[in-house]
Order: sequence, then structure tokens, then C-alpha cells
Amino acid sequence: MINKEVKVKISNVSKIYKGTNKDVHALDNVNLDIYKNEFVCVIGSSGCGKSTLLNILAGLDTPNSGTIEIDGKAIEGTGVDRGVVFQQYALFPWLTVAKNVAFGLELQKKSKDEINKIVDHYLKAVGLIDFKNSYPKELSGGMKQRVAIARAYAVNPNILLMDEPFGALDAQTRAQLQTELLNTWDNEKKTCFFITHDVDEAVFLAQRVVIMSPRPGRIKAIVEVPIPYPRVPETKLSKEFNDIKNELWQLVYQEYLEAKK
Ligand SMILES: Nc1ncnc2c1ncn2[C@@H]1O[C@H](COP(=O)(O)OP(=O)(O)OP(=O)(O)O)[C@@H](O)[C@H]1O
Repeated sequence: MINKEVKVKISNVSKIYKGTNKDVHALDNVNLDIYKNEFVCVIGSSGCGKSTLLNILAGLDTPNSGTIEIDGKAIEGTGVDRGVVFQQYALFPWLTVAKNVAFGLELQKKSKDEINKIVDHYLKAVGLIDFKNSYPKELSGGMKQRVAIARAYAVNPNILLMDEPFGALDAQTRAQLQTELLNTWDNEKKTCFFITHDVDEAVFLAQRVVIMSPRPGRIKAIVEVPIPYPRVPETKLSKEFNDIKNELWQLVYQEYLEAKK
């Protein structure tokens, strides 16, 4: 059930990148309210502005116009209230798994005992406690992404911003991490903004799916996914799941036909 308290308010956000030949209107007047503890997925064709929007939410980029508010307060740059997970694992190769997860906690000047406790908690949550002293190069892609997720959760952000975090993984690992992510989301009650190219993944994870369209980047439609949690791999076999998936496919396909014109 969606709690209707607005957590993130995106109002009239536009972004233009100055290009060598021409300007790119990456986002045009984007408006979206994301509710507290909500899981929102964003899909849309390549170049429709998904990452631009996520980077602006993260405070890594700024809009040309419009505002982003979190709990009613305009954001200014990056903040520990927002954890970001990218497609490429972005782990520090010279640090062990435990040290990677501890990194943000050390910046927060937490005590050693507290850091150890938090690191162990999240490494257990992602099933990697036995690898705490390993280095990233000793891990598979899926394991590295689990570390990245544990690291994002460890600093206790209110909001998780995920840019295709499972995009580089094989189907089986991806399915496993989707279920794990939902379990953690359910336990930790975070607000999640999750970009994916995979319609199946969007329906499985999200309470609402935002479909964006390109040139200029806009929100084309928002589809609710009223399937109850916990969602399990078998959920993907249900009629309800497949009906919503088809609805989204039609919107995405329509987009493809329009782009071809
Ligand atoms: N730093 C930049 N400088 C210039 N143009 C940019 C920059 N970042 C993005 N763009 C342009 O803005 C548009 C939106 O890009 P963005 O990366 O947000 O799309 P996306 O929907 O995330 O795409 P993809 O699914 O391929 O990752 C694209 O046309 C892209 O070329």
C-alpha cells in the first residue's frame, strides 16, 4: 500500500546540455512526486533522460530550471540522505569488501565498534559475510553489486537511487538480486528510485512504473503495479503480472514506432 506522504518532489525540472553542434534537451519540464517508502521504477528508450534525472536527484548534476525537494526542503548538492548504486560496481579495488562497505561510515566518523556492527549486518543481509576480507577482484559481478548495495544501505540513506544496478548481470543472478533487494527494501523501508531497461524487472520491483520518452526527455505515462508484496519469482507467472507487463510493452513499443517516424 502506497503511503501518500510525499518524500521527493520534482517540479518543472528541465535540463539542456550544450553540445558542440546542437543543444540536447535532456529533460523538459519533468514533474513527479515520489512517496515515502515507495518503490518507483523508471523505464524508457536510450537517451530519454533517465540517468540525467537520477544524477540531478543525487545532486551530482543541476537542472537549468525547476526544483527538487526532499521532505519539503530544496536539495543542495549530494547528501547522505541519498545512496546511489550505479551499473558498474564502483567499488574501491584496493579495499576489502568490509572496508568498501565501511567507507561512508568512516566519513561519518562512527566508532569502530559501530562500524563493525553495521558492516556485518549488511554483509549478512546480502549474503557476503564470508567474503568480508576478500577484495573486489575476487568476486563475481553479482557479488560486487551486492557489496555496492550493502555499501549504499550502510550509511542509512532515506532514499536509494539505482541506475540499472543489475544491467550487467546474467538472468539468474539478476532474478536473485531482485528478490533480495525487495526483501531489504521491505525490512528497511527506504524510498527507491530505480532505473531499468527491463520491463519485467520494473513490474516485479515497482509500486509505480514511470515511462519516459526522448527528445525532449519527458514523462510519458505512469503505470501503477497493484501486486501485493512479498513478490517472489513465481509472481512473474501470474496473469496480473503479465497484464501489466503487456500494458507497459505497448507504451514502450508505441514509443519505438514514434521514434522511427
Ligand atoms: N554530460 C552530458 N553532456 C552532453 N549531453 C549529455 C550529457 N549527459 C547526457 N547527455 C545527453 O542527454 C540525453 C539524455 O541522456 P541520459 O544519459 O540521461 O539518458 P538515459 O535515458 O539514461 O539513456 P541510457 O538508457 O542510454 O542510459 C542524451 O541525448 C545524452 O546524449
